[in-house]
Amino acid sequence: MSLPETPPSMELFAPDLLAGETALVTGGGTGIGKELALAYADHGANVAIASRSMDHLEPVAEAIEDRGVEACATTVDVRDRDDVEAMLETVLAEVGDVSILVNNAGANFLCPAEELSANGWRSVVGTILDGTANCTFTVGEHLIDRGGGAIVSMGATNSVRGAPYHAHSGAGKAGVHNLMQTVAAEWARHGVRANTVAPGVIRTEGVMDVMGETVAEQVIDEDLAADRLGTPADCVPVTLFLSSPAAAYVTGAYYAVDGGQLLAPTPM
Ligand SMILES: CCCCCCCCC/C=C/C(=O)SCCNC(=O)CCNC(=O)[C@H](O)C(C)(C)COP(=O)(O)OP(=O)(O)OC[C@H]1O[C@@H](n2cnc3c(N)ncnc32)[C@H](O)[C@@H]1OP(=O)(O)O
Ligand SMILES: NC(=O)C1=CN([C@@H]2O[C@H](COP(=O)(O)OP(=O)(O)OC[C@H]3O[C@@H](n4cnc5c(N)ncnc54)[C@H](OP(=O)(O)O)[C@@H]3O)[C@@H](O)[C@H]2O)C=CC1
Repeated sequence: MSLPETPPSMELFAPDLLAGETALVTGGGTGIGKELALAYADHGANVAIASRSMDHLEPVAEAIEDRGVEACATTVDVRDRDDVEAMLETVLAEVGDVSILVNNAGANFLCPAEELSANGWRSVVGTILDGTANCTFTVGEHLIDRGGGAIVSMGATNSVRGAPYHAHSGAGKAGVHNLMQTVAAEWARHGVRANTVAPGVIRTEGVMDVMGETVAEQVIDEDLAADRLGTPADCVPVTLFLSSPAAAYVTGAYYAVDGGQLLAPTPM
């Protein structure tokens, strides 16, 4: 038997949990980021989404507005600090005061460590770690100026116990967790909290392109107590919680959403 599905967040949290907040979700047009962006809107927050391609951002922005809140979709390459600063200017001009940052933009491919080119390493570590740092420092300064806010970064379980065939992703995600702990320590005095959510293996188009169905089946059989892959919906409740006043005393924490992937395999 598999672990059950996560219920829709509207069955778990008050509809006005985040009323009056504005969330900025990088990579908010696809996969986990899209699910999070729609959930923030469901719970009353205005939502800005940003990534390189407007093609998938626009329909999500329309779906956000359909929920009765304000939306902003803007392009950004998180690897470029100037671009990130321009993104924040656009978001502040279009939907106002950002109070929640979700560092969700990510990249990965499977490749043996000894075959990884310098540019391959840079493109993934640049997106995951430089991108998270660029957004955290840029938006963080705004959060400090406004007197508080919440940052949630998507880590990954691959940062905890080594990452065969994704050395770049594992190292980058380990850096993300450490960065969240550092800014959590520095910025608590400004009312800013920073936490990491570490998905295990979540069925999104992005990860299935990386992994394929055959490897997915192997992962379920050998690696997952839950006996199923995760879904983007599984990542929603803990992220909403960390963004909300319910987590007022939670900072620098690391929450795996992994169906038990990090547990030792059962011997029988
Ligand atoms: C086991 C259990 C699993 C389990 C798996 C579980 C995973 C959990 C952890 C995390 C999961 C995720 O993040 S899932 C999210 C996945 N989503 C995405 O990746 C979406 C975004 N992806 C991208 O934008 C692209 O795929 C990516 C390559 C990363 C960046 O694109 P860019 O346009 O910036 O870069 P490109 O010019 O295409 O490529 C840059 C360099 O990378 C190299 N490169 C690109 N793909 C390559 C590949 N498959 N193998 C080798 N090298 C590759 C190119 O050759 C270039 O190097 P040179 O030739 O030397 O110039
Ligand atoms: N799915 C999984 O199993 C796991 C996912 N994660 C993490 O969760 C997050 C979401 O993953 P998932 O939904 O599967 O991934 P997706 O591939 O669906 O999404 C990645 C998103 O990041 C955006 N993005 C990629 N590169 C950049 C860039 N340079 N600048 C701005 N935006 C960028 C993409 O948009 P665009 O192409 O428009 O730029 C896309 O919307 C990522 O951080 C990922 O590492 C962690 C562990 C497991």
